[in-house]
Amino acid sequence: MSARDELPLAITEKFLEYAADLSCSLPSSAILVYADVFAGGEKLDRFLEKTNHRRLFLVTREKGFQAPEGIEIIEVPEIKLTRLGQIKVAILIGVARGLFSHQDILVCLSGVAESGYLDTLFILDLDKEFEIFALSQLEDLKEIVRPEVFQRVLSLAITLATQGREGKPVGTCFIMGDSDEVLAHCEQMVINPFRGYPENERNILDPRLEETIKEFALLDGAFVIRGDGIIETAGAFIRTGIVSADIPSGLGARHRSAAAITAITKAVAITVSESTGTVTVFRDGKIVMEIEKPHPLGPETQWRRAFYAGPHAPSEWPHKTKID
Ligand SMILES: Nc1ncnc2c1ncn2[C@@H]1O[C@H](COP(=O)(O)OP(=O)(O)OP(=O)(O)O)[C@@H](O)[C@H]1O
Repeated sequence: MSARDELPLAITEKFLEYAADLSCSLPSSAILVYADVFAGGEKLDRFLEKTNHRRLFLVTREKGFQAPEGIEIIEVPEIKLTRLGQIKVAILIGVARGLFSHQDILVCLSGVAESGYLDTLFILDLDKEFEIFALSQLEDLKEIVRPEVFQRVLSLAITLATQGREGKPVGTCFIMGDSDEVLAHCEQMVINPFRGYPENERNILDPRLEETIKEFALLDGAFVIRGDGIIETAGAFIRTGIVSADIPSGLGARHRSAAAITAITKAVAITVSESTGTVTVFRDGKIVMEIEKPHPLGPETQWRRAFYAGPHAPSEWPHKTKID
């Protein structure tokens, strides 16, 4: 192997050493490493030996990923997201599972899946990043919604946002937890498609329901889901007219109603915007986090493509250097 081939590995080692040093000098810190960068895992083991940190978490899209002993895994949906998107989802799931709190400072290492090396380091002070990460709103969520239910719904929402349905964008809303209170503020827009089914046939954790949920996401209205994953209804209209909450301005009816229902109940809501593909998490009437849909080519690249289109278009497009 040439010195040039070795360079990314040397950089990765330095990144991990630096992350470990840095996090030791920070109060309440944890390290997040996007593990899918290391295909096969053997290089990962080699690096982890050098990073003996007590709060190191591996983020992966791989189901059943075998973690080295004593290391916690955060499984994110099997969807291509930007580096920041990947980290945001991992943080949301981590907070819902009670692994992090808003007081944590996270040292996050990321890169391109299976590239074999890390290329990005983010330092996120969750308390200061309050506008994006209003995470304290989620800290008691475990008591209302099972973490695996939250994780499952987030994954479905991101899948719907990025893939749509039969080539068309889909918008929907999932409201989880405190479902009796939520239902008291809802009326059906269509007949409840889950009515009459026994509970063991309508739990969102059941992978066989995935296609059904994606299909019912086309209905107007929202899904109402119990904290243990039982789907109470789909196609529910939230009567926001009766709510006098401090709702963020500039939101459409779907997003306003999601914010409103979380302001008057203990529920958490996840919306998928049909118009933008953004996934938004609401709690206590506030936006906790927004995850933007990744674009195959960033807007800047699309502009350049349009600009360069024609006989003199370069064969190597500039997006090769774009960091997403
Ligand atoms: N109060 C409500 N309860 C449940 N669903 C609602 C409610 N109001 C609107 N919706 C749903 O949201 C859909 C989109 O409405 P609207 O475009 O005003 O919302 P939006 O927040 O801009 O959402 P999007 O970004 O998906 O367009 C409606 O067709 C309806 O299915």
